[in-house]
Amino acid sequence: MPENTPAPCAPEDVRRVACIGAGVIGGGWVAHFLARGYDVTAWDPAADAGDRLRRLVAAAWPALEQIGLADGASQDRLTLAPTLAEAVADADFVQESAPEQLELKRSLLAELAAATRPGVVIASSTSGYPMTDMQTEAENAGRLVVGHPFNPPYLIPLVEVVGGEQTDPGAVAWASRFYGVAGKSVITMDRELPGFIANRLQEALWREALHMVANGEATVEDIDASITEGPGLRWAFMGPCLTFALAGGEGGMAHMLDHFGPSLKSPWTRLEAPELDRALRDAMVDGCREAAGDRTYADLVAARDQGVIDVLRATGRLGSTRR
Ligand SMILES: NC(=O)C1=CN([C@@H]2O[C@H](COP(=O)(O)OP(=O)(O)OC[C@H]3O[C@@H](n4cnc5c(N)ncnc54)[C@H](O)[C@@H]3O)[C@@H](O)[C@H]2O)C=CC1
Ligand SMILES: C[N+](C)(C)CC(=O)CC(=O)[O-]
Repeated sequence: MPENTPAPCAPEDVRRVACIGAGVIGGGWVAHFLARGYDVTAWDPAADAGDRLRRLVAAAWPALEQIGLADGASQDRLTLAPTLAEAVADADFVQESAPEQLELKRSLLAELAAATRPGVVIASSTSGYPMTDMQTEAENAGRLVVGHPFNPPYLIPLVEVVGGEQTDPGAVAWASRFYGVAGKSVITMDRELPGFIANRLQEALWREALHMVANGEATVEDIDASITEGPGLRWAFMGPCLTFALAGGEGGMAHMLDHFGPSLKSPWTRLEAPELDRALRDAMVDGCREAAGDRTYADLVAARDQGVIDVLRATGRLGSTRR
């Protein structure tokens, strides 16, 4: 949104959302926006995208009914557009969720900025590219922001919002407000960080998990249990900083750092990224296959969705509906 071009509508007045790219995340966004009572237009170039998308939305719908649909919410309010231009023509907001390839994002965002009504904010779901690197080919790049979701976007509340060097701060503010209206928990960042905030944290954990599997120090199952039976239980409602402040007893974070700081410094600094070679890839794939056992992808999605709903309910955070 260039400084002098007002967005076509206020975040509260958005009626139609366009979702570009309808895979795991784009499809999850479609389910979220439909459940929140929006009209949604989706576009994806894959031949089987329509069937895949309708399957994904149908599989998500029982979970969405459980947490409460907005008035008028319906899977019938999804339209599959034959072209990108038709998908965005009437959109009040655009969420791009195409594959994580920088050149593809650059040209797609340029195409979207050209096809979308002036001032409409366009958000990318990228899980790591800075918007500065993605907006290089677009005219009207001021309305391009990152809106980074978490899988599945229809249940995990967080979205991280940040602009690039050419982004108008008004577009960042508009997107943050819109996501809030649409039922998301928003963290608005005032500068670009590789991996934003949550992925930067997840990447550190993931790096160590890959090291342990590569070195045969822990199995995939051990790693997953170490989180689900341990710190993961606390992290669902109290973040890593406050939980560690409690590790310092009544002395809080000050005692925790004075006590454990020196012994923690070595693990903070000793490890580098492991080589993701064929053997490590296969060990991760085989370990996950074993951990899944007889459960299909659909079984695991249903179990994950129910688990997230149970945690949200238990911690009093089941979202309220939009209208
Ligand atoms: N999978 C995840 O857990 C998360 C992914 N993301 C981000 O979301 C984006 C999408 O990732 P996924 O949904 O996982 O990928 P995916 O592979 O499941 O889906 C990508 C979809 O984009 C479509 N596509 C291919 N070329 C396209 C184009 N030129 N324009 C529009 N669509 C196109 C594909 O047909 C496919 O349906 C990426 O930027 C990724 O980093 C963000 C958060 C979590
Ligand atoms: C795997 N991933 C890096 C694409 C994951 C994310 O970006 C967020 C998430 O859902 O954890």
